[in-house]
Amino acid sequence: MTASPSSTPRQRVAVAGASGRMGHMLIEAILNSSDCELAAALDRADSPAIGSDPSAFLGKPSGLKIESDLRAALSKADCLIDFTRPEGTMEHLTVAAELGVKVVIGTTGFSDEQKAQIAEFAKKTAIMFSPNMSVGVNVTFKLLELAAKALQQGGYDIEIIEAHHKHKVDAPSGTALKMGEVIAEAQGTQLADRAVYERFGHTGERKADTIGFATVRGGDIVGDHTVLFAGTGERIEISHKSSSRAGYANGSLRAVGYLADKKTGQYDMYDVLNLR
Ligand SMILES: NC(=O)C1=CN([C@@H]2O[C@H](COP(=O)(O)OP(=O)(O)OC[C@H]3O[C@@H](n4cnc5c(N)ncnc54)[C@H](OP(=O)(O)O)[C@@H]3O)[C@@H](O)[C@H]2O)C=CC1
Ligand SMILES: O=C(O)C1=N[C@H](C(=O)O)C[C@H](O)C1
Repeated sequence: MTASPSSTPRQRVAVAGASGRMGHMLIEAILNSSDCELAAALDRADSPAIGSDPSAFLGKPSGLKIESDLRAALSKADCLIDFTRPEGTMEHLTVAAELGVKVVIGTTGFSDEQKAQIAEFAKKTAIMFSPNMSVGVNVTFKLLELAAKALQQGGYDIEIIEAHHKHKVDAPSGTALKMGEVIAEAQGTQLADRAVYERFGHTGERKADTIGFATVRGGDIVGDHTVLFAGTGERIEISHKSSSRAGYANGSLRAVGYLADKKTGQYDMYDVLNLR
């Protein structure tokens, strides 16, 4: 029996931050995918990578060159995957929205104002925005919803502990913050009213109903997240640990496929994985 052709046309994908840690993972995943093709690879104008082949690091040249001309790169693409920094993503979104190019945003560390601007851009083009593209982490969000509801009345203290590599520039991680939001929302509250991001010196006793965050940075830790529900005489820990960035890249490509027939709107991985 011959395989039926996919109903979604092959997506032409541009990658921003092409020589970054995620840029490399994404380029490898795209080159191994039959659902999309690498249309363009972007880096900053002053990057030493400009002009080099984006897949040279794999020993498999793609024939493309890493470029810095955003408009030229996006005009060759259906979708941009962006794992850079908030200021870069906002700049990329301006042009993508104007050209109607869809955007998968993996970058973390946005301000509330930037998040509001992303929602505005989603009125002009389709945007996937998630601090963690891995299937496992998104299933973990769902488990946290359940635990937060079931444990709401039991006096359980909630602490979120995350660990990442020494190069990470934002803290707490976007995933840890999202975990806090998921828990607070499941309990009918707002994270902003409950979050404790720092403790030092004579802090006094822990305040009931707060959600504490602890950040670890070191070596090459890919990404660990644990949520602790500490009760009296027992504690529950819900953990996810990434040992490779491949899960983030594979999730991003599923997101590209999900956006393929969308013109506008803001989505997250719950939409892709049918978890809402
Ligand atoms: N949603 C998810 O599933 C995941 C999200 N992330 C997030 O993705 C982002 C990138 O992570 P990672 O790949 O480890 O980071 P890297 O620092 O390895 O790569 C970032 C890339 O973006 C480029 N860049 C930096 N600033 C700008 C800018 N202003 N404009 C354009 N390009 C820029 C860098 O170029 P240069 O080297 O020249 O500065 C580099 O190529 C982070 O925010 C991280 O938290 C990471 C993993 C998973
Ligand atoms: O910077 C990283 O590496 C990661 N960043 C994301 C985050 O801030 O949550 C996702 C993942 O944990 C890896």
